[in-house]
Amino acid sequence: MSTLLAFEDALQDIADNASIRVTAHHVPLEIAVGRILAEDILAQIAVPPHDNSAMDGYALALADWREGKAFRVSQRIAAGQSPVALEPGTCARLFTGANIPPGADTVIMQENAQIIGDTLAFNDKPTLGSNIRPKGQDMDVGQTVMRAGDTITPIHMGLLSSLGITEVTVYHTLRVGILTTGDELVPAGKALKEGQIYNSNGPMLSALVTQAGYEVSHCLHAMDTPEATEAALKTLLASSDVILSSGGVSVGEEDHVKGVLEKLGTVHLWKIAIKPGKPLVQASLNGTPFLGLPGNPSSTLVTYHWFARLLLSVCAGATVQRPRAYPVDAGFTRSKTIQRDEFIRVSIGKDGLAYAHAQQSSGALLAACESQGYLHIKANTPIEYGHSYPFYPFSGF
Ligand SMILES: Nc1nc2c(c(=O)[nH]1)N[C@H]1C(S)=C(S)[C@@H](COP(=O)(O)OP(=O)(O)OC[C@H]3O[C@@H](n4cnc5c(N)ncnc54)[C@H](O)[C@@H]3O)O[C@H]1N2
Ligand code: MOO
Repeated sequence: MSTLLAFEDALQDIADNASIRVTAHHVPLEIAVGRILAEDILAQIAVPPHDNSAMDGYALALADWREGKAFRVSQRIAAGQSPVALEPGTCARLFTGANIPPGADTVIMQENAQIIGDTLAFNDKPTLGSNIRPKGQDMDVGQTVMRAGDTITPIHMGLLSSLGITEVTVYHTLRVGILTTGDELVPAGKALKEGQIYNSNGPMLSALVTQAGYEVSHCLHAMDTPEATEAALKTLLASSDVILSSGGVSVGEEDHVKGVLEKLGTVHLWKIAIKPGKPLVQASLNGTPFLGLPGNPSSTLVTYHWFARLLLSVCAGATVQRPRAYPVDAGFTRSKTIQRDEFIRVSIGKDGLAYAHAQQSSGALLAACESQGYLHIKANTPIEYGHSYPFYPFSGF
């Protein structure tokens, strides 16, 4: 057990052993959603560019207002029109989004105006600046609104468009090669022979990588021989910026991944003090980062979430964001402790407490589907009913 790397050290080491593997290019904004920015974005214009009205109503100079005073409407300003200076002592009819005319400093919504013949009175004393959205309220000229490493979301598409931006510099999409290993595995669609099981990690890893915004270069499968493993890795090396694998990283003589990595490159770390997911391996193959995830499907999932996601972020040029933890009280007790950090698949009950799924085997995947996230129990820590532990919802990964 003493040879296992502590969880937090593993996170740090995996990030430290990785670097950006992609170059940048310019793309039209309309195809940039989901891409990772390679430049800071500074606002070149103020948004909004002028003081404008937040309401349909009337603009006036507050100094002109007196109770019962009748105001003549001296101009009409729709959104998009350019107003002239406000004639002193009058008001301007204007609409939401219309620019405030020079000389006006206050807008009164039309519901608060009394029409008296062809003039208007505003009986409640207005407040200076009311209903005016000042120039630069949203963004000021020179303000940094996004940073290199940020992922462009649909909200950013709106933000960047509001600045008039039509092109951005982003990183090329990271190409991730996926290798599954194991003589017993067959793809869904084929009949199972005795001793065989279906390959679930290949489709799961492909989907995780795709959902994270990366491209799966190839998803290959290798039988449990060093030759097949080496041949598959060489194919992936030719087409991938990063390689992930599942299975074959433990200690049995059918586990060939680590041996092949030692032959083709440099192994940085192997075996982490976590459950599930212990025999994780990180390597470099001629500079290409490689992460070997354990084959048990829930071990694959946990190690993808914590370590592959981190590695892929660094390699893709994205700012690394640790998943957010929420303190949640346990709805169960477990006095037995283990010498590894544990990621227990839990759901949050109506009482707000975390309940462990009855099936915590690293081979079981339905338990993860029926759970909402992980309760992180540090090594050598008992679980006590009502005590708080960090909860990481799956949606945060
Ligand atoms: N003597 C020891 N045996 C094992 C140890 C150990 O420390 N000493 N560690 C155990 C732990 S913990 C794990 S996790 C597994 C990891 O083993 P591998 O990464 O070498 O994975 P495999 O042996 O290839 O497979 C494990 C398990 O997962 C199934 N599997 C593999 N790939 C897939 C796939 N693509 N889709 C679905 N299921 C898959 C495979 O059939 C095995 O049942 O090692 C323990 N052993
Ligand atoms: O670490 Mo293994 O993933 O416990 O089954």
